[in-house]
Amino acid sequence: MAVTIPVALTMAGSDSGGGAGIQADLRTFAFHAVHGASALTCITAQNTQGVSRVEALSPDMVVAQVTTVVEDIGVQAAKTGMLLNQSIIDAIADYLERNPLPALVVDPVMVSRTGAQLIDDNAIATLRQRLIPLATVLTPNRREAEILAGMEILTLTDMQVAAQKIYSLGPQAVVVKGGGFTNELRGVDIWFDGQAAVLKTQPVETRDTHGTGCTLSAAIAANLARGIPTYTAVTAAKDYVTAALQHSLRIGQGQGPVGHFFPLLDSSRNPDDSYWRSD
Ligand SMILES: Nc1ncnc2c1ncn2[C@@H]1O[C@H](COP(=O)(O)OP(=O)(O)OP(=O)(O)O)[C@@H](O)[C@H]1O
Ligand SMILES: Cc1ncc(COP(=O)(O)O)c(N)n1
Repeated sequence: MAVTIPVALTMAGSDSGGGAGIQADLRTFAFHAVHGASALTCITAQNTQGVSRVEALSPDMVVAQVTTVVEDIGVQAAKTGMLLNQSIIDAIADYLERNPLPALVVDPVMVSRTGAQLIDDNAIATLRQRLIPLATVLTPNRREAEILAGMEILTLTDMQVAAQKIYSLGPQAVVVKGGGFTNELRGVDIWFDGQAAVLKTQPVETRDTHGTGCTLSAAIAANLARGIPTYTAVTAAKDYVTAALQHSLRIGQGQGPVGHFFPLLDSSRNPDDSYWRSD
């Protein structure tokens, strides 16, 4: 029997190593029982150690993917990830201004955890001016928040001040993420939508954190597509990232990805059990 489920769209880049980008987003949507559609912005040659090459798709092709999905399937929520250059951001902003979507999570991907710059310098201004004001939720990491707020972030108070400054750029809510800290702020995020809240989890001791940011924003989009109110969509998404981090995958020589499908990793499950049998 066919079922009707919510649909979420990711506009993001491909990570050939499978840990971040579109690959992380689609696995996250699937975990949340949300159908995932995708508009690819660029292809990265990437592994757990870094990005060796990037090629962009044309802005027209990016928008063609979005238009084709929205016209037929429809989407309840979307997210943006790695957008790479100014002309792709302009094209997406043009589309979204003419065709607003019910909910939009903007992950302002600029710098990866491994330190690679993932976006052209002149694209940052366009992201700030055109896309960020359209966001239901904006999810900068520590370095991205420093760029957007124009300040150094060293303390919890700095995170709160930065969140407030970034909120003034026009998103409905901001989550400044603390995964980039190596001290007690690791895993502490700040929510700001006019009111501030500290979102805390137990820090997970692992070097395998590739794709945490993509996973958080995709999980927020999936929860919004399911009709969950924004603050709860964020806190539930954070719980999912924490569980996925607790089951992160030790693959590759660098930072392995989080374990998106962690219930399937449970050692009590095997091909003979109910997950795999239809009887
Ligand atoms: N070691 C950790 N323990 C607990 N939570 C973590 C840890 N690392 C990251 N997080 C959480 O994961 C989410 C993503 O944050 P992070 O700062 O890692 O984003 P990011 O830098 O954009 O990620 P990415 O590595 O994909 O670029 C946040 O909720 C953050 O608090
Ligand atoms: C295609 C793509 N999109 C996003 C990221 C950021 O994720 P991370 O900071 O975990 O490398 C990435 N590395 N690659």
